[in-house]
Amino acid sequence: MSELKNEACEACSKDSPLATEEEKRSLGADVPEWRMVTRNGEEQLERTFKFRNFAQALAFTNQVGELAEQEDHHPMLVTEYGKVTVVWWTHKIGGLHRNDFVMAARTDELYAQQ
Ligand SMILES: C[C@H](O)[C@H](O)[C@H]1CNC2=NC(N)=NC(=O)C2=N1
Repeated sequence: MSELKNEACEACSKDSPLATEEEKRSLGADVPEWRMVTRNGEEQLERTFKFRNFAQALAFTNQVGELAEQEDHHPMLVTEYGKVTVVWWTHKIGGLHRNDFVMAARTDELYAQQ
């Protein structure tokens, strides 16, 4: 099984399928720190990362932003003193795609390198 953190986003369109229940269970196991939430009827992956201060939180925010630009797949980012909340979902299909689990794993990898 390939490791999610080593994967890139695959091209997806508005016709791409949402992750199935089995995929969410299996892929979710690879990113156990993330919780699945539903907002406006759309399933999302969310995790809050902790830092010593705002400067570190902002630096991490920018790292995630650069990753998002590289992959053309963008999160919601809430940056506060000492923490950053990252939320991944696929806007064009209104829910979770494999790409969101890949990006969650890639986000974990960025945090592990702090
Ligand atoms: C035109 C551009 O490629 C698309 O709008 C991309 C941009 N980033 C995106 N990010 C996310 N999370 N979901 C999308 O559907 C999406 N679509």
